[in-house]
Amino acid sequence: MTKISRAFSPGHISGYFCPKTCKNGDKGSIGGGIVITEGVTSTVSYSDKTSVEIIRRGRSGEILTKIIGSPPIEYALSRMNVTARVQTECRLPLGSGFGLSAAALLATVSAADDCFECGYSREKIEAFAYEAEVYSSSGLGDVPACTGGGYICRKTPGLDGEIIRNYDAGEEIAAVSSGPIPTGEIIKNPQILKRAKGAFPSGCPESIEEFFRMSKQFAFKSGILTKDAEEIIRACESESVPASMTMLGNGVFAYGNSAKEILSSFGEVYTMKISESGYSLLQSK
Ligand SMILES: Nc1ncnc2c1ncn2[C@@H]1O[C@H](COP(=O)(O)OP(=O)(O)OP(=O)(O)O)[C@@H](O)[C@H]1O
Ligand SMILES: CC(C)(CO)[C@@H](O)C(=O)[O-]
Repeated sequence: MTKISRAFSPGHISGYFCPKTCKNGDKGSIGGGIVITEGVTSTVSYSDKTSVEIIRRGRSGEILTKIIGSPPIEYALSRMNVTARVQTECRLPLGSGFGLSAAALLATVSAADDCFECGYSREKIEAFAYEAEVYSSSGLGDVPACTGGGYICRKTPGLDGEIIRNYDAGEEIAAVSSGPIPTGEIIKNPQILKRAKGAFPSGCPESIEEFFRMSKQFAFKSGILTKDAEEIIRACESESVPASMTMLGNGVFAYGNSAKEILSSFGEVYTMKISESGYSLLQSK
């Protein structure tokens, strides 16, 4: 009988970032963000030819989007030297700053390792996901972020970088998206990256409120802030709700149980919590 393996990874909302080269020469980044309970579930089974189906579901489980193909996933499977049928499922919009490419990679590589009984360590699974993410220019720091939970301060880049994880924030995270921003175009643009480096905050936040202040300041100073996001952030400010722009997506994320109501004036609101853990294998069927 064909083995079917499933794994889940949380997503990651980056609040501020700065590209940095890792000790081993790989591309990476430092920054601050929030690992979120919304993410990607990946189902993997053997196939003689690799195929990937990306499904985004609505609140009632209905299919909102179906996309065939995923270069980062296909790259990772080829590096694992396996061919598989992959289906990934998520609720949040793709390309909108929720770190879903990283989540999809960690979930898929973890499930493929189980499905094909490769016997890889977590470090090796993460290395495949990280290589695919950076090779595909779909992110820099999201894979290291999603190896654990919390709101985080990534002090040094890469999978062996120093990450401080805080879990002292139990209220809701609400987010609204006005559309995607192509991550690759931003992280390959020298002018934007130069401004991001100049806007990068020093130190690590002592509280979730300080994290949002640092992220909002970065969004304004880096020039990445969009008009849509600025309008929504101002509305949150007027109600003293911590908020900032999702990096990299044309959207806003905000903290606290009253945030959802304020964001609801600007579009569909996605609610989630800060994840207490990183990616994990689910019960195989
Ligand atoms: N849920 C998913 N399942 C499989 N592949 C995905 C998924 N989300 C993204 N990808 C792949 O990663 C590529 C880059 O995605 P992108 O980085 O734009 O999304 P994201 O990670 O949600 O956004 P961000 O990097 O701004 O947080 C997509 O073109 C797609 O090929
Ligand atoms: C570059 C980035 C903002 C894209 O989501 C993220 O990968 C990060 O924080 O490095």
